[in-house]
Amino acid sequence: MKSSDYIIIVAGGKGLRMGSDIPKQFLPVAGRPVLMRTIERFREYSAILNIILVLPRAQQDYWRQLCSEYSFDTDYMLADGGDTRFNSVKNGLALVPDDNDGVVGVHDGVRPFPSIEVIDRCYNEARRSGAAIPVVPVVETLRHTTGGTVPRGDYRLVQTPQTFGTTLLKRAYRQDYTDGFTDDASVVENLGHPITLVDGNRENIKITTPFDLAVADSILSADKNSKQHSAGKK
Ligand SMILES: Nc1ccn([C@@H]2O[C@H](COP(=O)(O)OP(=O)(O)OP(=O)(O)O)[C@@H](O)[C@H]2O)c(=O)n1
Ligand SMILES: C[C@](O)(CO)[C@H](O)COP(=O)(O)O
Repeated sequence: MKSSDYIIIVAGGKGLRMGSDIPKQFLPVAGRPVLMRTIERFREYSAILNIILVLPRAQQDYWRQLCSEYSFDTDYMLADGGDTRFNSVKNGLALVPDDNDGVVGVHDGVRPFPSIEVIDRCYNEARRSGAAIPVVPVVETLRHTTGGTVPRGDYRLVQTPQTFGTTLLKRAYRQDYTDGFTDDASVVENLGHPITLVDGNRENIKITTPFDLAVADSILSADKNSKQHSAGKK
């Protein structure tokens, strides 16, 4: 049995909440398309990680054009997007060999800033317990729409990459789709397998609206300023 790790980067969505003519995964963050930044973060994590990119077939020529324009030469495999996130993940998962024994992660193409430490934590925990997801605490009061607040300490905001043993994830994605499957952990948990929560990082935002794009730009310029500041101190 082969033991290789994979990351499935899903970018098959419509980006309706962004409301842009260009699909949001291709919009620039500090001058470079979001999706390239996301893929590069995983390559920075590991030179041997198998990267599977899931993109709608209709966008693949445009993506290739962008890759040549930005001299993007990271290696990856390509799968076609599906009509739901669930189906996009399923299409990516089909490229992972059935007899693989390693960990498979699933990550949103529009989350360019998972920290290297968080990625590493997710893969290590999945190797131990079979299923790990990064989460961050809720920092505001949570109110139920019908009235009353709920104890926010009981809740976490869920991020990606979500990581699993290959056999478990493949078995989970053989289930029929239901509306409750909003992430990969919900699909796996439906089999009865427990999910381990690990600390995520706050900058690991999902770029969903134009506001998030502005936040992403600020995250990168803050990062650049702090690097310049540290270099100046040496
Ligand atoms: N059929 C789909 C739907 C979503 N995704 C991916 O799942 C991630 C999270 O989805 P979301 O942010 O909701 O993206 P969209 O579905 O594109 O956005 P919207 O709901 O605003 O249309 C994104 O990287 C998106 O590309 C996917 O691969 N295939
Ligand atoms: C997978 C996810 O990013 C975890 O927070 C989220 O559930 C995706 O939700 P969306 O409605 O498809 O953006």
